Amino acid sequence: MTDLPQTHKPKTPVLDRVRIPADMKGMSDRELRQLADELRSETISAVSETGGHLGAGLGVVELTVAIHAVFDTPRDKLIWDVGHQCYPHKILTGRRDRIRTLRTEGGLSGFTKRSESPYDPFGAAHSSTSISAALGFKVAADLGGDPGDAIAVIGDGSMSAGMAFEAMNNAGHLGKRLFVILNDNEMSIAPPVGALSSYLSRLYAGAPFQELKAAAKGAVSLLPHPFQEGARRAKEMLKGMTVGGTLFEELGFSYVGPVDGHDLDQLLPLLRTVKARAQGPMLIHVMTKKGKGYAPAEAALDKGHATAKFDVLTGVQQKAKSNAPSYTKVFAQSLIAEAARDDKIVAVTAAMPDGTGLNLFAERFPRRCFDVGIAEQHAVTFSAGLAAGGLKPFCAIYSTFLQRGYDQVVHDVAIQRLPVRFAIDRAGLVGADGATHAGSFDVAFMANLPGMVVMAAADEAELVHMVATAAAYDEGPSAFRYPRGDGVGVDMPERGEPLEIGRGRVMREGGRVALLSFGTRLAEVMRAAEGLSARGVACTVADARFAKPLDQDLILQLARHHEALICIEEGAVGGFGSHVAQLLADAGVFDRGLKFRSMVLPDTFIDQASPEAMYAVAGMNAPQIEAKVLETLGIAVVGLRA
Ligand SMILES: Cc1ncc(C[n+]2csc(CCOP(=O)(O)OP(=O)(O)O)c2C)c(N)n1
Ligand SMILES: CC(=O)[C@@H](O)[C@H](O)COP(=O)(O)O
Ligand SMILES: [Mg+2]
Repeated sequence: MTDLPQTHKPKTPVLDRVRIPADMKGMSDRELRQLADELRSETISAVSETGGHLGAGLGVVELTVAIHAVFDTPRDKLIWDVGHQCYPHKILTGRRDRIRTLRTEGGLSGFTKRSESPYDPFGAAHSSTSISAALGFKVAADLGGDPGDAIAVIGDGSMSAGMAFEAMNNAGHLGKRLFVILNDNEMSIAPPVGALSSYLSRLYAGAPFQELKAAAKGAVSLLPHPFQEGARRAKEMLKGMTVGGTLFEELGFSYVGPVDGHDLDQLLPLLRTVKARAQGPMLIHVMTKKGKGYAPAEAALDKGHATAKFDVLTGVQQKAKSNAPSYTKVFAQSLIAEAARDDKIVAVTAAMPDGTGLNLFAERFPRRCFDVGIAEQHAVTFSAGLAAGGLKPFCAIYSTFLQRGYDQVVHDVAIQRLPVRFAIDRAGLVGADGATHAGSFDVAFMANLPGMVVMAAADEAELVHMVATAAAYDEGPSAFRYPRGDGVGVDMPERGEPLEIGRGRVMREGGRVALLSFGTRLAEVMRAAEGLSARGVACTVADARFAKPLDQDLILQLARHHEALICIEEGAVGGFGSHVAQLLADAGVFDRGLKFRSMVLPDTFIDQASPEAMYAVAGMNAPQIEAKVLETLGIAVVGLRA
């Protein structure tokens, strides 16, 4: 443990007795209530040191205690959807001693991860996968695989995604015993949107758990035998819950709820009862508060969804100061500027208005901005429809989440040559969220599509021009990518100027080696070029700007007039460098002896660390680029460290 001021170190006598959930088994309900309080304090204390996802975890403290107290994890498979709420779970499942390493290099992941613990039976970080995975476990158990119950805990935001309904559809049909706990905090990262969200609110409003009334048939079959201390209470509660006629019941689930997810006097007997009696799939509707129990989180607009390190007493976060604007903000402001001139421009986000900067766009153009909820596939096809209908949609999605909408990109956008503009944020390595959130693959999966224009901004000024380029380009689909975090501090243009499609630019000229950068590694490439020229190796540096269409003239010129050509990009193999290699091979340039290397992300999933450290692992910082050039030329590499 680190040296926190005494005030930040909660006293945790009951929690201190729990190393793994088995240690909770003999505890009374009163002790479990105290355990929950201590777990909440410990979570706040840990996240104040590490930063990370706070609000969702605070909202499920009681639920975490109740599930582990009642079920037999890890034999029973507890699957947290997204996994951003799993810190209290990690504390109770043998990882308390490392909880203050969350999201740091070599530390605990910020999400559930199979390699980390048997209590994480299924890894996550992208939403809405839990019901499918839980159903898979259950079917495997029934067919002689790993035994145990399967419990999916899924938030109201994640429940709106197609995958969740695909899983419910299948689970309702199979009829297997399966627990889906709907953790309804009436929040996504932003306030939730859509008809499902309204439906859940109506369910809640229709049967407030404070007024337990109206016995219902479906619940009666679940009622317990005389069942120790909680049985009477469970019976009362189940009698009063809304059952019959809910959407979930129509899909083949028994429905119980809504129940107060912060009241262990309700949760414990309810879970004990359903564990003893449930037969088929069951949806347990639990109402919680995001950020529960920590005033600064409860008061935050995102209910404390994610935080930097903070002072526990004041809630004040330690945010790094920067002189440059974030890429996200530059994108949003540029799009607003374009949209002010062109009323056909509209914007689409899949539940990430703040993360993509489209909250700013929505403030300015509320009728032209669409938050479709966690529904990337729909976001893409909806954008395709908008384009087919004559609008100019900018579909802003993080690189990693666009993966979920790939068939829609191919089938609905690219094949129909519809001018959807993909604004691909969080391109490249993102840091603390780790491998699940790395934007590694978009260049490879976008640039292989016929007719797709693919750009990468080298700095924030370039991003302004790429937004203008996408706005002006109406012949087919286009995409531009940019990273998480702040720009490099270059002078900003007054307004964006559309770039010539498929034209790169030369940044400096030198005779022996050509460095061809695609994206924001350009700054490192320029530094490497400085270092190389100090060693007497003169370099040309070019910024490709486009992975598709390639600037063939520029690339062939570079290849013909240099001894070596090195490509660098923040993406996996199969992207920009592969396209350049194909061009050079087709043009017969290799036959004439060009030394060619393509620096891409390594063929591994890189765990969380700072982005700089991750790029060092990837071998893409300036000294490593220098080393690559020297090796390529056959010059001994001395005195270079990542
Ligand atoms: C496929 C996908 N899209 C977007 C996200 C980003 N994201 C992470 S958590 C979250 C909100 C989830 O809301 P909910 O399931 O209600 O959980 P809560 O945070 O409210 O507990 C979003 C949009 C994601 N992880 N995965
Ligand atoms: C859990 C999740 O998917 C998001 O909360 C994500 O961590 C946000 O990432 P940014 O901080 O880059 O917006
Ligand atoms: Mg929610």
